[in-house]
Amino acid sequence: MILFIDDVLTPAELAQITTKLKNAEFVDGKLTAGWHAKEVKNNTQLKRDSAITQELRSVVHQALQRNRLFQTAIQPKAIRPVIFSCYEPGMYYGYHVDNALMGTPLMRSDVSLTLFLSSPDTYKGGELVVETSLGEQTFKLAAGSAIAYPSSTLHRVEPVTTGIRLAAVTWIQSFIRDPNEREILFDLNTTKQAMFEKYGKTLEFDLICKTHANLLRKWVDI
Ligand SMILES: O=C(O)CCC(=O)C(=O)O
Ligand SMILES: [Fe+2]
Repeated sequence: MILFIDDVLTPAELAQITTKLKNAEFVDGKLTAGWHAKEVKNNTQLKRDSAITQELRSVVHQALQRNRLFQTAIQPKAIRPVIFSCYEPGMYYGYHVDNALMGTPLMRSDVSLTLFLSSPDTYKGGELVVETSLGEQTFKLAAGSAIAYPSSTLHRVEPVTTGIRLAAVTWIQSFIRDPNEREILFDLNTTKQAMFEKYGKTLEFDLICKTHANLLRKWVDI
């Protein structure tokens, strides 16, 4: 499932991040790419452990933590520290698959997430292109909104031709490893909430709760 999460950041958080990024020190993006992704990665990113990086990271992490759609659809077990990336004209990230295992302690990447930080009308190019069973899908979201897509896909970032594309990217290990099972649980959870709001705590609601809880018990990866 490819999921759009609108308004992950408040306008104030977005302004805080983009203002700080203006004067921050960026380094070659190849530093954090797998050996084959390095071949096609041409961007810069915020220095990994600087004070600004820590500060801005915590803004994004808190925003993800409080986001109900992110929590219910993705069921995060672990989230990699966010990377802030910058694409200036001529920069791009060619087709690659993200590393399956990342960080110390190792975590599995189930879901990749891009949080767009630049308004789409301020740069040309820079679309995120994801290869899906329906063909290539192209995304360029509003600043402050995010897309979550399976880490198992081939994807790329189109060359930026004018302006600057700022983004925050991260990877999530889900409590539900299988994307189909994750989607079933998400749908059941959504139905459960909607039924409760519409009809209250009926017998049907209880049965949906039971099914949801029991499938979660069956599929959870802890
Ligand atoms: O910036 C993006 O939208 C995706 C970047 C990416 O694919 C990566 O960092 O692995
Ligand atoms: Fe990637």
